[in-house]
Amino acid sequence: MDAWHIGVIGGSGLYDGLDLEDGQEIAVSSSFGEPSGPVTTGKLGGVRFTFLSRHGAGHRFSPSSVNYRANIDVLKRCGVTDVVSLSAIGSLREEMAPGHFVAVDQFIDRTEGRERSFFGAGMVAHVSLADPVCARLSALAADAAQAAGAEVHRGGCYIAIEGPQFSTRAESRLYRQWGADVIGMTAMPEARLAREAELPYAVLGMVTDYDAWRDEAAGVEAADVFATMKANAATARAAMVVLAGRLPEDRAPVPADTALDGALATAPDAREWKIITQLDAIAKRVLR
Ligand SMILES: CSC[C@H]1O[C@H](OP(=O)(O)O)[C@H](O)[C@@H]1O
Ligand SMILES: Nc1ncnc2[nH]cnc12
Repeated sequence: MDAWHIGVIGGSGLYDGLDLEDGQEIAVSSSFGEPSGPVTTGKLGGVRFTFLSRHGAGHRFSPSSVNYRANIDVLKRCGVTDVVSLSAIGSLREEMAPGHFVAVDQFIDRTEGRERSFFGAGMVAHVSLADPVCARLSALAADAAQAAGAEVHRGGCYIAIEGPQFSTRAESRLYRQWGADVIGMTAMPEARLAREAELPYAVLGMVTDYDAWRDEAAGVEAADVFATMKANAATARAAMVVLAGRLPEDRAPVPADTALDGALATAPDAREWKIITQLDAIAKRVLR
């Protein structure tokens, strides 16, 4: 029987983590550099959860300076089976109001210059990203958030901007025309990397503000974002408790578990040892 092990990446305002039974803080090393900090691992209702604060203790890492590769690598090394991101998002749709939750299912990536792959010269891989979110995990997270009292929107396209500044009014209107529903600065390249690591990934976004597209309104202010996030954090934590209680006993496989099947392009005798060693956790299943 396959057991669940949920990795939770906590975003802005979720630095304290989850209320884990027997929680232990562990510093895990990554072959991809320094992660945002130590993980905390423990149990919720008998299910193992491992929490990592995306921006680190005291919110030290900006969206551009988070080492997304090390963070995902560390979760993989911990034996996590599925990753839930709890993130602050701005809304590009009237109906997605501050305080609401959105179970994101698509992305547009406008980030620049971030490390977006574990693979590269010496070990090339091309995974599919058509469906970047695990439908099962996303539905479970959405159900859990609803049961915890949140108003939940199922499905939504998240545009990831580089930041750290919020968008201009013109950009915000453009993103709406592109079909984006919510906006943030961190889910990319995180979702890409989770897929390469064969970790089913879901984003439970918490709407903290309306982005700058509304003519009559003031622009986005970080203080408002933090205040709304603080109010939402308790619901997000409660949602994880509900999620733990609702996971099916046996974890049946999903497509993301085997994302690297057929994805490795580099011939075995052309692969570089240095990279293979670096990928000892991420690609262990296909490189052994
Ligand atoms: C503080 S508002 C901007 C900041 O909040 C979100 O971060 P996270 O996804 O980690 O909650 C957003 O993406 C920005 O990085
Ligand atoms: N309006 C916004 N733009 C980008 N990232 C955000 N995170 C929270 N609100 C945001």
